[in-house]
Amino acid sequence: MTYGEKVAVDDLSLVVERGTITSVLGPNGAGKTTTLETCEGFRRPQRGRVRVLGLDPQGDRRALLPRIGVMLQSGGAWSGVRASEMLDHVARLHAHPLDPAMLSERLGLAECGRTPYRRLSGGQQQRLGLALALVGRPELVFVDEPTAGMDPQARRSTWELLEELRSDGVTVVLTTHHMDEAERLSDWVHIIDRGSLVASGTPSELTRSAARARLRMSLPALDDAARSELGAILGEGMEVSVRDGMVHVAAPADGATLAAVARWYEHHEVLPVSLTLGQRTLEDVFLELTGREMSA
Ligand SMILES: Nc1ncnc2c1ncn2[C@@H]1O[C@H](COP(=O)(O)OP(=O)(O)OP(=O)(O)O)[C@@H](O)[C@H]1O
Repeated sequence: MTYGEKVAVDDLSLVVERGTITSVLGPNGAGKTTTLETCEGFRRPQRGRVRVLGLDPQGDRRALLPRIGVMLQSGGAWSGVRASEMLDHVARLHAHPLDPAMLSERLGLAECGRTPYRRLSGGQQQRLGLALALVGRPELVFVDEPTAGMDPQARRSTWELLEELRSDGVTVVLTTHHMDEAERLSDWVHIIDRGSLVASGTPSELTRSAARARLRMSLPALDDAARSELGAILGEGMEVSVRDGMVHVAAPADGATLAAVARWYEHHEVLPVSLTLGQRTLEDVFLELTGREMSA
């Protein structure tokens, strides 16, 4: 897929199993939205082949549309329409819709049903977007950053809803910038970067695939000499960042590394504020593969 000269998605091959929650992850500009929009039939690929529920999203659009739900990253409703009117309207477009009142209740939209779309908070607009995607009882739902802007409680109830959909046999394809969300929800994860697939697997396969565990520590300060000695111990995989007035260090490590780090503490008379050694998170895997942190 290209936009003029810009190649957005190139040589990307991925399959989503029915009845799963599958996450498509990637840094900003990786090509996630372009990929989803191509599957949804909004964009025509210049090359390659896309099949969704066995159908061509462009050629078989009329047959496909009633069977899929799409939650857009933003928008999807007229600015002056009330939330409940919009949901009722979309429900009427479908042959066997869910009960809009039940869905509103479930997604915490009941109390803002009479509020015009433009006055809804970001989180309420997200929840309405999700309701609009689900009201037609889709077999497959595409959700682009479903919980962006939601408070923790709304996030949790959205996760529960997506898990229930999966239990009912619905296939969910989502993009997210929240690694905890991907790790908690996904049966399968595809990581893409610069328009190509860089890794695929279950969250536990991806996080366990490295032979070494991950060491993380936070220190009040790190002078140049101590830092270069630490770099020699931890090697090229060492990542250093400064947040909230603390120096955070992370690196692949094993028992020998841990022992060397303990000697380094002793030698430099530093005591870490925290030190952990554990399995990598999906965030670590993501960083290693793309060289970039997930940013919202
Ligand atoms: N309409 C467009 N015209 C030109 N370039 C575009 C257009 N839409 C996307 N792009 C470019 O294509 C690339 C992929 O964009 P895309 O939106 O698919 O990425 P993404 O992974 O969804 O990013 P994000 O996480 O920021 O939403 C980016 O470099 C982007 O700048």
